[in-house]
Amino acid sequence: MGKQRAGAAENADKTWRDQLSALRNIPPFLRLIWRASPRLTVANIALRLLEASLPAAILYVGKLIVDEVLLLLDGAGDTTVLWQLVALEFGLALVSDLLSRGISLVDGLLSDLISNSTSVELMRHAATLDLYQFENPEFYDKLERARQQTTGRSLLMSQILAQFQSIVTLLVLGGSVIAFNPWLILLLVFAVIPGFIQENYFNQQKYSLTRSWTPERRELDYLRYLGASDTTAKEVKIFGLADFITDRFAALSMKYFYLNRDLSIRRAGWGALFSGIGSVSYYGAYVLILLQTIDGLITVGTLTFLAGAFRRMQQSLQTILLRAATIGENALYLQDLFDFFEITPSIVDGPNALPFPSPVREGWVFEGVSFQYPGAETFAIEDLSFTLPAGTKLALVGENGAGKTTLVKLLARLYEPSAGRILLDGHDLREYRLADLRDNVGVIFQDFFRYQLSARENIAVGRINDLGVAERIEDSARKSLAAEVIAGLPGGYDQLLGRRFAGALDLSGGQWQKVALARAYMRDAQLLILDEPTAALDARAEYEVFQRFTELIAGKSAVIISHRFSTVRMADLILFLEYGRRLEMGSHEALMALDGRYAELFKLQAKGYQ
Ligand SMILES: Nc1ncnc2c1ncn2[C@@H]1O[C@H](COP(=O)(O)OP(=O)(O)OP(=O)(O)O)[C@@H](O)[C@H]1O
Repeated sequence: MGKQRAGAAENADKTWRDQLSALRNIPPFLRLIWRASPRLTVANIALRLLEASLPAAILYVGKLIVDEVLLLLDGAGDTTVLWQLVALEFGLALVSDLLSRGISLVDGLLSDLISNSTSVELMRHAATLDLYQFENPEFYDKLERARQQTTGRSLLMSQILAQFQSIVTLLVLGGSVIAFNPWLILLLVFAVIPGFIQENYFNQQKYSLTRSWTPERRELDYLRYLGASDTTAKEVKIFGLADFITDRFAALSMKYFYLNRDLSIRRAGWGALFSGIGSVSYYGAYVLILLQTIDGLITVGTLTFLAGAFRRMQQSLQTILLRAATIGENALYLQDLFDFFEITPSIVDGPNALPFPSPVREGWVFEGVSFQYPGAETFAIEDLSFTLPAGTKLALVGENGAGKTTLVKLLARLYEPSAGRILLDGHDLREYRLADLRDNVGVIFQDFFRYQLSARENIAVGRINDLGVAERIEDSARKSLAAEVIAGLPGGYDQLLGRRFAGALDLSGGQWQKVALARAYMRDAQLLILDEPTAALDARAEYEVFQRFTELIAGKSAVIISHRFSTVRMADLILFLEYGRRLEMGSHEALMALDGRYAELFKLQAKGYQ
């Protein structure tokens, strides 16, 4: 954690230049808005253009009204004209209100669409990335920041469009004020710029703080999840962890609160000073206009128009500049989203990738394969060589951490060897089409996922395209013995499983395993791998399941991982791993005759059952 904080702090030192350069994210973001809905984007701009010209028009009609009233007082005015002007101003005010409502409506719809489409793009991209990337904490920080952007960016969209509207308003008002008194524009700039610089500085600080706290925020989320979730509630109660978790959460969240509080106080103090400067310049402008009116250079109507226009321009300019700072800041966050989209997987198809052999003729050959997890100091698999002939059932045995699961992940090309190679029918695994390979290698992991979906869907995930093929799902369930479990469910195959949603029913560990095993039968894979998905079954049930498995997939290749030697002995070949290396390999009979580690452990377990 300490190391991460230091790295984050370096990162946090973002400069003005970073913020300016982050503005280059605005055009791709605008394209994203346009792609979400061209029609709503056009409607939004059109409504905002109309709304932008209204303040100047309303102020000008106000000026005409005041001048007409003064003429009437002098006995020269026309009441009909006066009432027509009042009606016009009323009409304009009504239109302005309608336009504002229209804009919020279109903004809301557009931002929902953007948030949806960004989430979809994010999920699609995440699915293309490598497994090892998901296991890297820095990657998770990036993913977390990018994920926040999917919902947080709707604000940026409104800001950019509102900015466009405010600039048009400012130009229209500025044009009319310049016609009367160009000095007012100078005063305006003086009133607003210092405040803008100050705001920008603090936005920068806030961004740095938020960014440097990403790892801690993840920790906070994790603690919140630990403290209140269905999956952790059991252990939290049994071990009495509630205070430990909440205290840790409270300490960390308060640390952030204090840092943020200090920043907010400094920001408020400086903000007050600069808004004072703004007021001084407004009253300076007011005095200037009053003097001109007293000198008879402008009418009283023009006085009200200029004072109103000045006030309005000051507000608009202030909003524009502050918003520019927020847009710059948000564009920095946007960088996180686009950064995430730039992460590319390294396990990809090479040029002219080969189709997966159908059927596999020779089998798999490991040639001096080593694998080291990123950041790990030792090899999980080291200089491993062996052959898995096509159609063979291979059992992997070894103590916890011996490298069995890692070997399976290498076979499924979820990882690539750090050294050596894996051949399939004489070609490196890397030469085959990745999608083909994934289709032909089915793995059920020990930590298989319990989808909070229906029983049918939980089986169909083995081949999701066949979700609609009931016979195939039911046949797989029969083979894995899940059919008996499902027959006992009130909703049958449509019964929602798990604990998360209303109406769902949870299964026992062993029942879940039978459901997960059915996924293996759904797959028409040429190599099926079962990585201890039966550990929750009793020894007899596991034996039956594996016996059925080996019979039912006759002719296909399989890799089975189990700690139970009664199961392991059913395999044609047994590979005994120790510290990622091959210790012994051969058939059960051959290994027993060898009288080595396998024979020793086999006898030990057999004794336990006597
Ligand atoms: N994602 C990972 N990142 C870093 N190291 C890992 C990762 N997964 C496993 N390891 C390490 O690699 C080694 C081999 O782990 P592996 O999961 O392959 O063992 P295994 O034989 O399947 O163990 P078990 O019988 O407990 O399932 C272990 O030392 C483990 O700590």
